[in-house]
Amino acid sequence: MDRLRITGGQPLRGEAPVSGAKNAALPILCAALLAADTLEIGNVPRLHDVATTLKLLGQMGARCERNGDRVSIDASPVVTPEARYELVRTMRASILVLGPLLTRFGEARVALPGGCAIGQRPVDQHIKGLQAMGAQIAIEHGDVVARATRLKGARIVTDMVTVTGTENLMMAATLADGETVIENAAREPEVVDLAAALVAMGARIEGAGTDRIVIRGVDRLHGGSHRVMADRIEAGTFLCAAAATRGEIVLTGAEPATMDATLEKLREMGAQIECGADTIRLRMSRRPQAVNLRTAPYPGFATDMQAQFMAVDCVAEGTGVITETIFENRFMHVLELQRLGADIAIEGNTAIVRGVAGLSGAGVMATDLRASAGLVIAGLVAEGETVVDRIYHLDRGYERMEDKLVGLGARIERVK
Ligand SMILES: CC(=O)N[C@H]1[C@@H](OP(=O)(O)OP(=O)(O)OC[C@H]2O[C@@H](n3ccc(=O)[nH]c3=O)[C@H](O)[C@@H]2O)O[C@H](CO)[C@@H](O)[C@@H]1O
Ligand SMILES: C=C(OP(=O)(O)O)C(=O)O
Repeated sequence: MDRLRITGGQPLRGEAPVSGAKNAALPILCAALLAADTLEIGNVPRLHDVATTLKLLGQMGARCERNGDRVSIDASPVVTPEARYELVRTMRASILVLGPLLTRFGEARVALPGGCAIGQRPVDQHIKGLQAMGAQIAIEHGDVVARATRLKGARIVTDMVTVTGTENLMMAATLADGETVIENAAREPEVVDLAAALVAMGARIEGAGTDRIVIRGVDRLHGGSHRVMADRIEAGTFLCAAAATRGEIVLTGAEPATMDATLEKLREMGAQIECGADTIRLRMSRRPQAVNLRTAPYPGFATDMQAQFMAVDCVAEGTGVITETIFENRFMHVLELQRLGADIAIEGNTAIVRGVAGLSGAGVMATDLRASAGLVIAGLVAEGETVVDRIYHLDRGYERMEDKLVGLGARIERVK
């Protein structure tokens, strides 16, 4: 099993490119199932989750080809509207095939993804929304089994803001009979990016980026092309690493307009930040100031940035109070950060982080994707050597993370 060996203490300096967004690429790859035609997708990051999705689509019969950062998917030969547990269990986003398969083929069988390290993550809202559109749904042998001759447009109000739930229902509605309105929709930029890809395929969608999305169903979608947006979470992770190590970096190919909450918190920490249309320069010339934060749906502070900011708070001046409101078990990194000398107390869904003057390197275990990123940041500031184990979590969502960090002057290597 691969590990990352980090020798801390080096301020990050230089320039790094931002990759395409995992959380936009995955639903867009699944959207290819909606047409008996070819979808060309650019800026697709090389991630384990992308490979898993392509494998999943391939198992159904789709022809998937990768050429550099471009992926083309021809879903005309899809014959098996089915996603099996062996792949689904490794990636929760697999549930995103449910809406497209059901609306195009009138049937789908998708394994229930089950719980994961950060929480239970049920998919009841996906199911409830599809039922409102007329689908018959049953759970059989661990699979969601769905049928509908043709889905019908409906008004759907989700109980909470759900990102993949909004995406699944939006995709299902593109081929439904009539108009679907999704109220309490997720406003995440990745939802907007998916909507743009669907519109390029002939879908009629308005309101993506607001909490009310209106989709007018069409008879069929066609092929098209779309470039995946920049990964705001990857970009935020590198900015946190630069802030923690008191460095100066420039990110290229970024979309700062999608990163207000992250950039605001970094400024509050004392970072100087300058944004261009697609660049972000961050300079941190002193010890970061601890910040309080509370995760929330977009445009609030992203739960996917919580662990990384906690790592910075660990070495900041003062005390930061971090409240996680989205997932019930997303503090798995705390015990590992404590192994590096962090001073953190947990009370329910709140972590109280008292900044310490320095961390000291140790062996730590990655438990989920962003927890791993937080541990890498902590390792980059810790004195001595930190070895992060189980980095397969990291490979799910970061493209060449260690190469990019080496390019910024970090002392980090992958150990097989
Ligand atoms: C592939 C992808 O885009 N993943 C992102 C997506 O995950 P994902 O879409 O799975 O997360 P959701 O937005 O759906 O989850 C938000 C909350 O709603 C709950 N919930 C959700 C659906 C449902 O049917 N029932 C239910 O109870 C979840 O357990 C969670 O407590 O949004 C999360 C929240 O920004 C991010 O952390 C993930 O990186
Ligand atoms: C939780 C995440 O991803 P996923 O929803 O794919 O598990 C994440 O990207 O931080």
